[in-house]
Amino acid sequence: PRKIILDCDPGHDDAVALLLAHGNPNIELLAVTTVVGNQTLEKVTRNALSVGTIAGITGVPFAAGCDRPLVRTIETAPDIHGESGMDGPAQPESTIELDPRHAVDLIIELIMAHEPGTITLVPTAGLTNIAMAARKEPRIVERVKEVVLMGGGYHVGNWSPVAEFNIIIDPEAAHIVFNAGWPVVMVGLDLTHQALATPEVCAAIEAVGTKPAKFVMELMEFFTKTYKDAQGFDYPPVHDPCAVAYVIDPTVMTTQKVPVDIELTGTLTLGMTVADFRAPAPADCKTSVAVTLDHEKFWNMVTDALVRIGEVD
Ligand SMILES: Nc1ccc([C@@H]2N[C@H](CO)[C@@H](O)[C@H]2O)cc1
Ligand SMILES: [Ca+2]
Repeated sequence: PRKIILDCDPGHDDAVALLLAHGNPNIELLAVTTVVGNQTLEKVTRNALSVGTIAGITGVPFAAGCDRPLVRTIETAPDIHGESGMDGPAQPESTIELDPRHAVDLIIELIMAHEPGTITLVPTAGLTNIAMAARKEPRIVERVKEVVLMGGGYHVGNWSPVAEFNIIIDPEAAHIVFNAGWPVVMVGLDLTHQALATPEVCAAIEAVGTKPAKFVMELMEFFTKTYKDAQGFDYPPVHDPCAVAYVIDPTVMTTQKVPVDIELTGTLTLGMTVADFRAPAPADCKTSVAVTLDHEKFWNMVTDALVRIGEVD
């Protein structure tokens, strides 16, 4: 199985990413770390522990990380995720104790303790924790197998006309991560806007018939409403599990090697993930972007993970 660290800000779609990572046998979830993003660090951490409890996750450390971006002020997304960051379903009290270590230290510790090239970082939030880890312990860069992140967009933005939320809330952190030298697979909005929770998808999830599946249903009901009101989507794109799906089976999407860098000074373009398609990518290009999703295969992975999780009591 692929060993991953999921760095997230639950978040309705982060919750689905966590359930997919936990339920799929190809993934060994080494740790779940949280970072400020969709909501404050305190709220997204509480949400992560709730999802872990609902999923019946045991023996996996959950650690909280940075509570603000490296340079800029906090910007959350209550219009989409609500005041709690995971509005919709009732939230159980968590039975998982938060690990006392800072997420940045846990990320470094795990990478330095495992064989080089065996751990994949899967950030589905702002990149503050990942950037801090690379700065505190630069040796993790050559030891990480790859960074498969949900973020950015080569032709699509959501928080601005050309920038995606996870990147623009901490563009300096994103610049560090995209330029560190490790392989980066950018699963951006171009891809994740294909991962729509349509009524057929929701029916397949409901058909699983378990409490965790009901939880996902309730998340999707709320997500559908806010995505309609806030962004005019008929069905909500479930962004974050796309990054996990790529680690599970890279054939679930097509990717293209292309240089990508982050705009840090643009008036209209701050936080843009600028992809240079003008010429064939240089041989040493470390970045690639996700292009086309096999949504049948993707959604089957999600329902399969829920079936494998089964009932949790
Ligand atoms: N409008 C909006 C804002 C933030 C997000 C979160 N950021 C990423 C998509 O931009 C995902 O990780 C998701 O959790 C989704 C929609
Ligand atoms: Ca997220």
